[in-house]
Amino acid sequence: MKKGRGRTSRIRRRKLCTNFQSRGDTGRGLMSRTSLQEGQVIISLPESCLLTTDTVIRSHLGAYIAKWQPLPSPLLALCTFLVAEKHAGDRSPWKPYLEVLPKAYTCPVCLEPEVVALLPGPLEAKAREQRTRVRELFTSSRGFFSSLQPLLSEAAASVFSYRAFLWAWCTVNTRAVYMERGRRQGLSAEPDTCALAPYLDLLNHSPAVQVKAAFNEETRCYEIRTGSGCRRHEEVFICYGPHDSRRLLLEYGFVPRGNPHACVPVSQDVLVKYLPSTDKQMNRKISILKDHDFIENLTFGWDGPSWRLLTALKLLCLEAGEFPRWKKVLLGERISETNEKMSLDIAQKICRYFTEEASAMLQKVSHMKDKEMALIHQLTLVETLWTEELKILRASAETLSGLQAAVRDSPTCLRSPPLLGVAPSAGCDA
Ligand SMILES: C[S@@+](CC[C@H](N)C(=O)[O-])C[C@H]1O[C@@H](n2cnc3c(N)ncnc32)[C@H](O)[C@@H]1O
Repeated sequence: MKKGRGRTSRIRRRKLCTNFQSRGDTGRGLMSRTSLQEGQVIISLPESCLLTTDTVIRSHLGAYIAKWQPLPSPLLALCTFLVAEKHAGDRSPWKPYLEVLPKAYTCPVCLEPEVVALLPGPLEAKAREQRTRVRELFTSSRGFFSSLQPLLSEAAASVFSYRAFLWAWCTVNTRAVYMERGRRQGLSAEPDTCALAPYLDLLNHSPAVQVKAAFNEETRCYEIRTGSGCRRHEEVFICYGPHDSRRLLLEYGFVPRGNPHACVPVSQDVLVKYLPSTDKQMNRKISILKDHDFIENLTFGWDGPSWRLLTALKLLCLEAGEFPRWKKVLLGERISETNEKMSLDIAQKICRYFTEEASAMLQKVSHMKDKEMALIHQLTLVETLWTEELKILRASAETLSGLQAAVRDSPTCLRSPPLLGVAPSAGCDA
């Protein structure tokens, strides 16, 4: 029997495939055939291979774009080009590239509404906003699509269906490289920063690697250099940015496991819910936090509650007599043992609330997975997100218990947290 053809390997392949799809991945990436040294160019793609708005303007679409009012945005031009070229089939010089692009995407904009409803609240809201934005762009572009009828062999409305447009939008949003360019004639003034880079866009993301990616004006190639090196026959990764997992799901449609930048954000509503409702200075405290940019990016991470979250809580927990010293709290000074204890207790309560929420959502997802087989991949993606968040919350609860014990056991020898301006060691609110 040939290697890789047997039942065991079929099962292994299926498992691998399910595993990838559950995280939102296609299972494809690039492997290095040689070992790569730090600083070495991984890929150098000539300008002629890039698909930019210049490609669109130079194409048969150019004349139609030039005529259309209001001017199409760079994003709309790229999406329109992708749909039109896909429709052109064999006649398109981009056919080999279009054929290897994913047929479907797992960004929240493509998820079924009942799956979106299972996302953490703030992410669900962003997913809905994203969907509305894409829908509006599609609806407001219908006239422009109709103007392209002379180029099409079928009715414009069926070529430029919402489904086709959504596919193109996700292609650009999950695969384009960042390439800042000046305004192009015939296009609106919105930033023109996306370029599709065939082959190069097969590189997957790892938060652990460092790369330099930019268009080299001398060689006129888009180049990616590795900052970390890579061993022979290993997958080559690039870093899409130090993004937390909610952002990776929203923008790229996948949830990595063990993402060091993953975190669970705490909103103002949740903060306030756990504070004494009798505090007369609460509104003033919230305004101080807002004025000093301390109301956003408060998170639980793998290392515990972020320094910003604890600082915000310490300020919110100041007793009436301590309140005039609020500036010292923002500078990282310790005000009192009671204040330390109360803020840690509230952080622990919030952490417990999130933990219960994550566990309940995981149960809900699991029940839905039993009932809705057709949604299994989408549901598994959401399940991965909640599972990762649950792990973070459990790690945070443990750190918090340690801090609470330290306050209890040796109240006076607590180390002060770092001064304001010193970056915390982890979490996405650095
Ligand atoms: C630029 S493409 C990378 C190549 C892609 N895997 C493919 O098959 O074409 C970006 C997409 O790859 C997937 N991806 C990238 N890095 C990933 C990772 N670490 N884990 C899971 N999926 C990943 C996501 O679906 C993302 O939207």
